[in-house]
Amino acid sequence: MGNTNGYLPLFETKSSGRPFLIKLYVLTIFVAICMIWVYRVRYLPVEGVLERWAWIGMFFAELWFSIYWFITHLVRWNPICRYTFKDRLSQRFEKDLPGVDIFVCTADAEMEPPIMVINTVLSMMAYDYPPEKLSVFLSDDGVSELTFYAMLEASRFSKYWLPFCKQFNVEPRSPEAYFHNEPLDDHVNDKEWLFIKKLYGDMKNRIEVTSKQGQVSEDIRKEHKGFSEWDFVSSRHDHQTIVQILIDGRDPLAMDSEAQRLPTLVYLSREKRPHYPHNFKAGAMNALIRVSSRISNGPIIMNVDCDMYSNNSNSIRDALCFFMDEEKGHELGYVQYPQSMKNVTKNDLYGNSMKVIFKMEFPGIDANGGPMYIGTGCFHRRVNLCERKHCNEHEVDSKRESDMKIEGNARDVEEECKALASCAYEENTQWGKEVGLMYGYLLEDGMTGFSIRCRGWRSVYFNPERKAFLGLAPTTLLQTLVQQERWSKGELHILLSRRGPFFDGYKSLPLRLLLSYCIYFLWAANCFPTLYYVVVPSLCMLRGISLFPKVRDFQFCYL
Ligand SMILES: O=c1ccn([C@@H]2O[C@H](COP(=O)(O)OP(=O)(O)O[C@H]3O[C@H](CO)[C@@H](O)[C@H](O)[C@H]3O)[C@@H](O)[C@H]2O)c(=O)[nH]1
Ligand SMILES: [Mn+2]
Repeated sequence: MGNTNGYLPLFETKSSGRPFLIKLYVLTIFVAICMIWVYRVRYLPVEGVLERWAWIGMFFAELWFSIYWFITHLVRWNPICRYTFKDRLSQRFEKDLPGVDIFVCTADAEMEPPIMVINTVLSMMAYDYPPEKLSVFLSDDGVSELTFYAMLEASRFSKYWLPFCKQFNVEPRSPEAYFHNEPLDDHVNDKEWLFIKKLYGDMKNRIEVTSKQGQVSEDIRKEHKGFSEWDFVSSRHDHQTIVQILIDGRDPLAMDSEAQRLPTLVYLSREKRPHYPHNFKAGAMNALIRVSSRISNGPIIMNVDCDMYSNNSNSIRDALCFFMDEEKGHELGYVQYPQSMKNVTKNDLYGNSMKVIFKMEFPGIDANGGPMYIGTGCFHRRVNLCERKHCNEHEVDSKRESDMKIEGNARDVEEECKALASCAYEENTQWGKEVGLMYGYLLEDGMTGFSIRCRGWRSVYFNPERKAFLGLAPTTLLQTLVQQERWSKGELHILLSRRGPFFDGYKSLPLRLLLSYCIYFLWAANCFPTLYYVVVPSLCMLRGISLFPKVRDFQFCYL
């Protein structure tokens, strides 16, 4: 699909349009909706105050549902699909690939077991990407020495796991998921496979035993001086910054078992003090942005929740096909992947797989202008998080955005990073307002993404055939309700906030895109007409008031 200059794009976009019959079906529903409106207006009861008001209420509820239905179909009408050309990326830019910094967030060693966290970390370290350009940072808001110990184990295991993945083209690159999927019978004679499986099994066992004990034994503590930091930790809400560079990618001695370089691996637990707000995940992300700028300063940042491992080792290269495309890449702020879940049951009782959102709505929103940032599985340009301004005169060019040369030995760098992740660092600065992820919102990611879009950056949704990430959905009704409540309140908060669509948004974003986002912004508000529709007709029925048409009432259609 080259243009007249013979230029071959790094990605292409195709309409995955809806079949004609479905469009026809949608149109028939539209006609039915119009008929309901006509019915409500025509048959407005003339007698009985109660009857009249109940009827008017029904009219408004139906009006609301119709508008919501309209917006939903505005989004679903013409979805698009993206395809990348990674071979072209390699041909043109293999030597100029940008540094990529990956952030993994964890907050609680009990709810998010260290073995799960390091599986995510290992899957990120094993991306098909030059290791000297890859850095993985774990932010631990739970300041758990168990998680630190697991990271230490992971840093050692990675020396065997990474070459193994590359040699045998392993997928997925989370060892737990890989060994779970691979039947032992297929590998009984494969010495190397059995060796790595045993290595992983032993490590898992050590980590789980230590986690069960609830603390790290004295023998293990002697293995790394980093454990001494925990002597000064009063509680998870009151402690100094802990930064440990577990693998220094610049160090020529940091090699895997095949004498190849390793990616940088860093453990961070930012400072927390009771009288400073910690701003949850947004605070953790901002500390990561600053610390990583001192350690590796990759122009591309990717972040995931700790329960979401990489299921596709090509995701970085896929994302770069968008960022580095010469024609369209410069205006792109972030590439969002879907949040696919690994643990949904067959019947998916609570609708946690979010199939409709990621299969139907996001491809449609992408067609209407680009998806929102959903907080995980997203690649950002560092500049859009640090300055968040996009101006055409200074177009960003990833391949020339040279990585800052990081000087100093690892211990000195760690000391400097401590100040960057301290509570006081953000005082009297624009962090959380104009810079980094925004504070004060239940959905810090949604608000930050919206604000990035308002500043002129574009976004892309990419859903490759092999899922890029697999995460864990809530498993109980209560957990699901808590999550849904937070999301719906958070979306409403964005809608009404001073940085939301009514104030900043309508000036900077096209109406079609704003309406598309409204599917989620109005999610919570849907509860009022729904409650009305559920409660009032039933109460009216008890009083013999009928609010729905009888079959013969549809005669009006023929009049
Ligand atoms: O103080 C905190 C609280 C949470 N987290 C991490 O943030 C992530 C998401 O938190 P979680 O409690 O798991 O929320 P979910 O509802 O599962 O998260 C979804 O919704 C969030 C927005 O509310 C997004 O940020 C997430 O990416 C998205 O997966 C997890 O990795 C946590 O470890 C922190 O690092 N620090
Ligand atoms: Mn979660």
